[in-house]
Amino acid sequence: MLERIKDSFTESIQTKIDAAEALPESIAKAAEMMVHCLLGGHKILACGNGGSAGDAQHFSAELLNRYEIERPPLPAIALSTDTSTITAIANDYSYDEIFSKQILALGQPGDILLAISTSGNSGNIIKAMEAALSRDMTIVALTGKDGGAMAGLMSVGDVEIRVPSNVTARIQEVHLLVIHCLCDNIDRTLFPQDEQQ
Ligand SMILES: O=C(CO)[C@@H](O)[C@H](O)[C@H](O)[C@H](O)COP(=O)(O)O
Ligand SMILES: [Zn+2]
Repeated sequence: MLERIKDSFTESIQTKIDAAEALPESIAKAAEMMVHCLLGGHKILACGNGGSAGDAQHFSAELLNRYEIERPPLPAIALSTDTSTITAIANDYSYDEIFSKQILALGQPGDILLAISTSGNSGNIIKAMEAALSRDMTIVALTGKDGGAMAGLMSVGDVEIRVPSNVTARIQEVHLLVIHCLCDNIDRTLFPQDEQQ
């Protein structure tokens, strides 16, 4: 078991090294989109399943509260948190609609959907992207593997950040790092005077 644990660390580190080569441009582009969105008075909606639901909530918490520097709260909503809404939609309609119906209610043109899926194939995330597009929102997709069906839904103006790995856990570990890079970029761009803190 000790070897297995060491292997997990080595694999995670290697995936991050590979991602450091592959992802900086798309992360910077996504951060620029988010800054533009927030400066325009718009908001970011985030969704994912399982560990990625946790990632969506982690992202919204960093924006609503703070990341590293003192700054005003920023508008973000994780769509995985309201169990009454989620269970009602899943019970009355389908699990695939738990995020899309919230997006149809809350999404406005200029908002961003942060869609998180390691496979790129989760049905409720695909429907969430379709709902966002119908509301003239833009999409930042965190994916892995071959990007799945999500990759086929990206249009000009959207950004896919695809982790170069086929292992769900390793992809999730990089997604969290990407989220922290996005928060860091947003803070440093919107509040440059606080950079030295
Ligand atoms: O955290 C993990 C695995 O590490 C799981 O909870 C995982 O997130 C769930 O199986 C998800 O349903 C996987 O969905 P996706 O990443 O393929 O969209
Ligand atoms: Zn997990």
